[in-house]
Amino acid sequence: MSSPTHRIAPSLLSADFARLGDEVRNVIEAGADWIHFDVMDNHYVPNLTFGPMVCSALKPHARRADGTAVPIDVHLMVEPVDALAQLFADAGADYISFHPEASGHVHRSVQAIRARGCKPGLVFNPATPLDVLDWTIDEIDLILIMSVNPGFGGQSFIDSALRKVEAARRRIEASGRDIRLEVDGGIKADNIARVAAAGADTFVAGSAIFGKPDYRAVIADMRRALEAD
Ligand SMILES: O=C(CO)[C@@H](O)[C@H](O)COP(=O)(O)O
Ligand SMILES: [Fe+2]
Repeated sequence: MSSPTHRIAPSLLSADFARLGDEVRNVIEAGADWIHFDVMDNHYVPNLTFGPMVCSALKPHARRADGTAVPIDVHLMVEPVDALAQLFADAGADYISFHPEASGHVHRSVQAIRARGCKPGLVFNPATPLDVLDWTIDEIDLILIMSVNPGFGGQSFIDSALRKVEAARRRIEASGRDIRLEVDGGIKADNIARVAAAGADTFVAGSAIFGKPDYRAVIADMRRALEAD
């Protein structure tokens, strides 16, 4: 049964970069819950996207028709982490997640994000173990499991991510904390239910949504698949 806590977070990586403000508004009108903002530095990953100035320019567009704000979910694929995390906090990010191997001081980076008023998250690549959660789970609001190797949209879902989602869900239950469990990479209407069944509650989708002309239809298909779960 679909939970009202499910969130669909379209990734702007696959949006039309020439019309980003329109794309944010259109995908919110089509039913997006969050906006996923992939920051790539051509160092931690071999690709380059957008910085904090683009985030602050888009912030006023991240609103529903009734005026409520839609959370901006910043996924930092950058090394080092801290300076850019602070700039994104100032640019209006709501969630800021980073890859623990890209920070020399993971706990300090997490605390610095919270001190700026944002919700901190940790991101795990397909071959990165969850061990750092032993020492950080009480400090974070989001765990992001990568189901592709980071750097590009449009890749195929890596099935072993499902086992990692299950393991992350067990850790969240054991912590007793309210932590969102997000999955990113290769999610489509035809596999989203499996990801939810493994324990995820938040679903990033880039090419599946922005690659189709009718964003509303894709998001509706995803919600139907979650309801059938
Ligand atoms: O972080 C990343 C890629 O590094 C993602 O957020 C992708 O943008 C997801 O794109 P699709 O796999 O859904 O096309
Ligand atoms: Fe992402």
